[in-house]
Parts: sequence; structure tokens; C-alpha cells
Amino acid sequence: MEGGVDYLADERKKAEFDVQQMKIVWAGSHHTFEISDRISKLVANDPAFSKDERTMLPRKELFKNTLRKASYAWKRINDLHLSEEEASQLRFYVDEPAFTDLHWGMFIPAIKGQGTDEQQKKWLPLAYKMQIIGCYAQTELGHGSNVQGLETTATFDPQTDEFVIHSPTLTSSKWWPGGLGKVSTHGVVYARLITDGQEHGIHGFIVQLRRLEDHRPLPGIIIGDIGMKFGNGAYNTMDNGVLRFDHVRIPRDQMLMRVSQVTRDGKVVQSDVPRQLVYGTMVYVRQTIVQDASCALSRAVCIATRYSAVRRQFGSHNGGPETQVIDYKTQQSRLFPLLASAYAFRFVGEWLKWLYTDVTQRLQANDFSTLPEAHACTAGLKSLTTSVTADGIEECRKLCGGHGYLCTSGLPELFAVYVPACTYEGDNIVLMLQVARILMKTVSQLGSGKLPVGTMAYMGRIEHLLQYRCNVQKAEDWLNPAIVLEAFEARAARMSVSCAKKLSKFANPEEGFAELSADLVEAVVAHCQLIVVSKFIEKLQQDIPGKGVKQQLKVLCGVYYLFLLHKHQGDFLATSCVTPKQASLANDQLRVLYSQVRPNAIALVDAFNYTDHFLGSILGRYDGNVYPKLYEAAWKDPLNDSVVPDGYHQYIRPLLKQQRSAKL
Ligand SMILES: CC(C)(COP(=O)(O)OP(=O)(O)OC[C@H]1O[C@@H](n2cnc3c(N)ncnc32)[C@H](O)[C@@H]1OP(=O)(O)O)[C@@H](O)C(=O)NCCC(=O)NCCSC(=O)CCCC(=O)O
Ligand SMILES: Cc1cc2nc3c(=O)[nH]c(=O)nc-3n(C[C@H](O)[C@H](O)[C@H](O)COP(=O)(O)OP(=O)(O)OC[C@H]3O[C@@H](n4cnc5c(N)ncnc54)[C@H](O)[C@@H]3O)c2cc1C
Repeated sequence: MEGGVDYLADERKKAEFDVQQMKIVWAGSHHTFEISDRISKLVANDPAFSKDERTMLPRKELFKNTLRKASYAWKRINDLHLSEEEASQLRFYVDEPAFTDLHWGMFIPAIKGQGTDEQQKKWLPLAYKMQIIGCYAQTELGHGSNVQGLETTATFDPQTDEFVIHSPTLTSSKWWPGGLGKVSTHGVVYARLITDGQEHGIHGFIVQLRRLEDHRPLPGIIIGDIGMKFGNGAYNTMDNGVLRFDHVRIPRDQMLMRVSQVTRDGKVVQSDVPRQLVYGTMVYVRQTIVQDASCALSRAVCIATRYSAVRRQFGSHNGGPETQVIDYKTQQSRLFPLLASAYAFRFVGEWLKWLYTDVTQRLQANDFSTLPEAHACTAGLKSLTTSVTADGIEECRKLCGGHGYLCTSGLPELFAVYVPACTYEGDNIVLMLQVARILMKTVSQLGSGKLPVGTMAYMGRIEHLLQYRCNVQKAEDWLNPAIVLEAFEARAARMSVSCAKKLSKFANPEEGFAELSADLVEAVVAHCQLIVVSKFIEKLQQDIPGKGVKQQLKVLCGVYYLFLLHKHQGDFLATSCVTPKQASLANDQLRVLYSQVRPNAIALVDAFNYTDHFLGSILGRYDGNVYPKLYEAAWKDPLNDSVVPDGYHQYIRPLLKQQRSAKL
């Protein structure tokens, strides 16, 4: 803090709850708070992890800098003997997309999830020690969403007991995998399995790509980076790559064989494990993406909230201070729902992590019954939370007015790094349509006596939900969680049933599905919002210690669901789940809640416990000392290195001269 002055001190004094306890709720436990607090400070205080000039570096320098940071991070992890949890927190707080994300986040999980015990024993120790570096090479130039459409082939050669990996067309070139372009020595490569002239679908193969001695590509392999991406700095620290194979041979035991095995004589044997487990790594990563959404959104919200308390515009009386922009109701109605969404996503992410852990334990015991639920929840929530977060970051930029557009606000880079989350790991619409299929299947089975389970269980009360009438009579009735849950359940159920009815009129269900896909996506959004609302309400049923903490969370939960109700009034009214009068009462209550958030707003973002290093934003500085720091930063721009710019003699001077002579 400059001179120890805290320009937000008065705001902090307004807090009506125990911020330290809220930090623990946000982190998930005392244990995770302690680790994230300690590691974030360790990173923030180490000049080697500084990110000051990232948005100004040319690509080559930027990338080399990322390599330096990743290798230094690895050294620190080893020197300090950090646990796996601490190490992953360290990588998180370094806050720079890098090949290590894919190595730890996809390559290792793919081997763990799809490799046999023997394969895990062979490859994982090498990967854990980073003696090999891996990527996840699935997407191709021609196909990303349609995994069944991938063209790379893996043909078994019984003569040599090898697979021949080949890229038969230009569109079969692997295209996008992170870490592939310049770093990875190995990849889990997804390819069409062919034995004895027969195709057996898409499988994963461990393929060495570069020599360990000098990092050159192995014979038959063409490899490179796919080029600059959106934004300055941002995701350009990552070497998303292109890869082509010309009949590259790998031993048979490098096919990941937990789902299917290829025997020595080329027979394909299916194990008891469902085929969908080939898609298992994506389920894992989608679950982590939901958790990351709350981080990215909370970060943007933290910046916009602090700056909104610092920024003053209009409304001075008798020479007094102008109004803090956070006091404008319009600012609150844009900002506070995002603040509430950040908390909501945190809790749904926590729950999804639990669900995923539970599914993984069941899979290990050969119980595959909850896999469809895991797929539906991860796909749906990944889509919902990333879309809201990407839009939310952009909204936070606008909430910061002109200064939000400066790179030093941190928001442009945050947006550029975050927005591909709507596309990678499954395009959001494509994933919503996956959930739509599962929803429609659930509705179609309702008559058969098969009771839906998990997050679809509410559909089991379909008769009741179709007859439901909301009995809200006054604004405060909207604070009753039971009333709210029923309204959200009825809305989601009715939208799904309406789609199912329309679908049943089509002779060809696939044609119907395609025709109605936009309506189906809306039904899926309603279903996913219900999940988030219900998990927030469940969280409030837990014992939450700390003065005023639970009360604040209740207010935020109310803001979250009433904002959704207001925004999607059309759905609620069209399905007759609420009357226009009740919708209006919901909005009245929402305004009351905004006033309750206001005095706590700064403390609620302080509870994220982000360091200034992690936020990377002058507007979001903890001490609120925005103007001097913005002024100071401007002078550091390379354009200000000289008073007269390069190019003056060549371009500006002749121009001015010409105008002068024209006047004369
Ligand atoms: C869209 C689909 C799901 C369609 O696949 P399909 O085989 O045509 O599927 P279908 O016939 O509709 O379904 C067959 C069946 O498979 C189920 N299923 C589908 N996906 C999963 C899953 N993940 N787990 C468990 N089950 C799954 C479906 O529900 C179907 O089940 P059913 O037969 O109806 O019981 C799939 O191809 C897909 O997931 N596409 C998205 C591709 C993707 O996510 N790529 C990620 C690449 S890696 C990446 O982007 C890295 C990000 C970078 C970073 O994190 O930094
Ligand atoms: C930054 C980044 C990092 C990535 N990292 C990796 C990686 O490490 N490894 C890897 O293998 N891949 C990676 N990818 C690739 C990524 O997974 C794919 O781009 C993603 O799955 C989307 O597929 P696509 O590009 O084929 O989109 P497309 O499917 O071509 O989407 C184009 C448009 O078509 C629409 N569309 C497509 N199908 C349908 C349908 N059935 N119904 C309705 N609409 C449809 C989509 O909604 C979208 O609007 C990365 C991508 C990015 C941007």
C-alpha cells in the first residue's frame, strides 16, 4: 500500500460480517485457505513471477518468458518439496497459460483414466517427474466437436506388433492442442483404430513426438505452432500446435487399453468398461473448468467492485464529493448479480468436484451407473458457467468505463484468456445439446415407471410440477427457498415437456431434434440454472460459522435467483410458473437485496483473498490507489520512451510541412 493509505478503508468498515470466516467459506476449508493464502503470497512476493510487461512482449519473447516461469515454478515446487495440492496452487497463482496446464491437466488424467494399471505404472512416474512432457492431441483441422469424425488413423500391423499412426488428409492434421506446438515430447493422440481392415472407433494412443536428446521431431512427424491468438499476451503464452503423421510406428502397448484392448493377433476385445470412458478426460476437465469459472468471474468482479467504490461521477452537493459510481442503482443491478454468480459458481463447482470424485470411485469399483449424470452435469454446467463468466468479464470492463479498456485494468487480458473456455473442452452449444438429449430421454421415460435420479430427480414429480401454482403474495415471499426452488423446477420441467411434446410430432426424431435445437438449448439453460440455484440453497443449509457470514450468503443467493427470475421473466411467464404481479414483486425484492449488498460489497470481494499480483489490475488494487498508479503506468509504455516518436521525420514532419506550405 502506498504510504500505508487505504483509500477503501471506509468501505471496509461498513462490512456487516466476519471477512476472515468468509475467506474460509470461499476457499472451501481452513486447509485450502491456508494453502492458497500461503502460496499466492509466495508467488506474489517473488519478482521472477512478475507479469508487468506481459501484454507488451512480442510473441517469441512472451513464449520464452513463459518457459522461464514454468521451469522456475518447477524448481520452486521441488526445492520447497510442495505437495501435489500446493504445486497446483502455485501453477494457478503464476497465472499464465502454459504447456504445463495440459501436461498436468489432460495428459496425466488421460493416462490415469484410460490406461491399464501396467500402462499407468510405466508412464505416470515419467510424467510426474516431467521427464516427459505431454499434451492432449484430439482436435483436428477438420473436426473438433465431432470426435467420431476424426480422421487420423491407427492401423495395427500384426507383422511387427505395432500401430501405424497416419494423417491421411490435410484436415486430419491435429490442430489446437496446447503444449504441442513447441514443447511436448509426447501426446495422447486420438485416432481411428483399424485392425484387419476394420474400423473400431476413436481411441487414445501415447505417441512420442520429439527426441528426448535434442527436442527434434521424430521421423515422420511434422509439428509447429498454429499462430497468434486473440488479445495481447493472453493465451499467446501457449503453444497451441499443429501435428501431422506420416506412417509413424508405435508399439502395440501404447494404445490406452482400459476400455478396449488389441491382442497380439489384432483382435479387439471390449472390457466391461463403457465405451464412453474414452471421453472421460473431457468429463474431468469440464468439472475443473466449472471451478475455474468462479475464479475468473470473481477476479473481474473484484476489480469492478473496488473501482466502482473509488470512481466518482456527478452528484456533488455544495462542493462535497461526487457520487461513488457503485451507488448508482444501474451499476448495482449490473455488478451485484455477477458478484452473486461468482459465489454461486463457487458452490456448484465444489459440489461438482464431489460428484466427480464419487463417480471416479464408483468407476474404479466397476459401477458405471452415474456416468451419464456426470456427463450431463459437467457438460451443462461447463457451458452455463463459462458463458456467464465470459460475458461477465466483458460487463465488468464496461462497468469500469474508459479505464476498463486499458490493459493495466487487467480486464482485456482476463477476457482474452478466458473467452476460449466457451469453445474448448466442448463448444457450449454442442454440449448443451448433449444435455438436451439426456433431458429428452428422461422425459420420454417418465411414463415407464423409471424414476429419474440425481439432478434430474425433480422430473419424477412431473405431474405436480405441471399443475404447480406459485403462491407468492408479497415481495418477501421470494426469500423463501422452498418457493423459489419449486418455481425454478416447474419452469425447467415445463420447458422440457413442451420440447418433448413438439418433438413427438416429428416422424423422424433426429429431424425434430435439429429443428427444435434452439428451444432445447433454452430448456437446458433452465435446467442448469436450477442446479446452480439448488446447490446454493443446499449450501445455506450447512452449518456456516462466523458473524453475519450466512446472512450475507443468503442475500447473495437471493440476488442470484431473483436476478435470473427477472432476466428470464419471459420463460417464467410463458410457462405460467409466475404471474406478472409475482414477477414484479420479485424485482421489488431484488432491489431491496441490492441495498443490502451495497455496504458489504468491498468486503465480499476481499473475501476472495486475491493478491494484487494475481489480480494484475490497477483499478482493482487492494488499497484503491488508482489514479497515481494509472498515471505512473502510462509513462512506462514503450511509446513514451522518447518524447518525439520514431517515425516523426518520416511521416509526421512531411505532413505538417505540406499543410504549412498549402496555407502559405
Ligand atoms: C459432442 C460429443 C459428446 C458427441 O460425441 P458422439 O460420440 O457423437 O456422441 P453421441 O452419439 O451424441 O453420444 C454417445 C453416447 O455417449 C455419451 N457421452 C458423450 N460424451 C460423453 C462423455 N464425455 N462422458 C460420458 N458419456 C458421454 C452420450 O450421452 C451418449 O450416451 P447414450 O448412448 O445416449 O447413452 C463429443 O464428441 C464431444 O465431447 N465433443 C466435444 C469435443 C471436446 O470437448 N474436445 C475437447 C478437446 S481438448 C481441449 O479443448 C483442451 C482445452 C484446453 C484447456 O483446458 O486449456
Ligand atoms: C484456446 C484453445 C485451446 C484448445 N486446446 C485443445 C487441446 O489442448 N487439445 C485438443 O484436442 N483440442 C483443443 N482445442 C480445440 C477445442 O476443443 C475445439 O475447438 C472445440 O471442441 C470446438 O470444436 P470446433 O473447433 O470443431 O468447433 P465447431 O464444432 O466447428 O464449431 C463451430 C460452430 O458450429 C456450431 N456447431 C457445431 N456442431 C453443431 C451441432 N451439432 N449443432 C449445432 N451447432 C453446432 C458450434 O456451436 C459453433 O458455433 C482448443 C481450442 C482452443 C480455442
